[in-house]
Amino acid sequence: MKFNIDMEITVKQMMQIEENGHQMGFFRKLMMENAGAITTRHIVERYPDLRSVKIFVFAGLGNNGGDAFVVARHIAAFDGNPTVVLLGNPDKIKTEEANSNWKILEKMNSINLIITSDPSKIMLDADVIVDGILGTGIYGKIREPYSSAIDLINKSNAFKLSVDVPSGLDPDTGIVHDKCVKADLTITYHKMKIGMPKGQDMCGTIVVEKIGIPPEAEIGVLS
Ligand SMILES: NC(=O)C1=CN([C@@H]2O[C@H](COP(=O)(O)OP(=O)(O)OC[C@H]3O[C@@H](n4cnc5c(N)ncnc54)[C@H](O)[C@@H]3O)[C@@H](O)[C@H]2O)[C@@H](O)CC1
Ligand SMILES: [K+]
Repeated sequence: MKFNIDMEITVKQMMQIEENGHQMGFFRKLMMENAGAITTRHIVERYPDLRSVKIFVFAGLGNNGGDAFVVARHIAAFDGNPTVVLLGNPDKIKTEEANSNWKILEKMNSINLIITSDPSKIMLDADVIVDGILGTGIYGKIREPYSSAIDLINKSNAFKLSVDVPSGLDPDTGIVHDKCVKADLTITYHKMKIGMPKGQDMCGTIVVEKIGIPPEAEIGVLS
């Protein structure tokens, strides 16, 4: 069987592949773990001593935020002390896998947690910002508090790493309908999303990372 390794895919195809992988027993939670782990490696490559780096991790209530929670935990495992900014009420975290990763953070003294619906008040003295606000689940105009968080992030001179997709970019078209995090580096998972190369000015450098999804999960979707 042949698999096309260079293919760019749509959000719909990615969701089908994710669902097929999950049904095979490679659960979403495992995908999330691998996504967060590999993303952290890119931070460690640039900043080998995380003890002296001020890292802010912005997280929305979906699975893009779930990936960001995993990044924060891995940063702590590399001796960093990240601040996680949860944009909304923890009771409103949308999925079991994201929620279980949030619950771990609540037990970690090495991580500072900020829960807010008004991020404009945050003193953002960051060296590195991890953008896990919105990923492939984006639709429509950016609503609060995500909108203010994107404005705040874009005012910062920190190195900005976007999780999967810069928050605000439509991964199918590469178009920014409203506003978007302007990233230096975007780590996207499994395969390039079809719109991202067109939105490269927002994505910065794009790196595609595999997160362990079996190629067989693509059967019926890409082959
Ligand atoms: N597809 C995959 O195989 C994997 C996906 N993962 C992550 O999951 C992400 C997708 O997660 P979700 O589907 O939960 O989606 P998101 O986390 O992108 O968005 C979640 C929620 O944001 C809200 N939202 C959407 N548009 C908005 C807007 N314009 N303003 C304000 N709020 C808005 C909606 O309520 C939506 O449910 C990916 O980008 C990736 O980071 C990873 O966990 C690894 C595996
Ligand atoms: K993002």
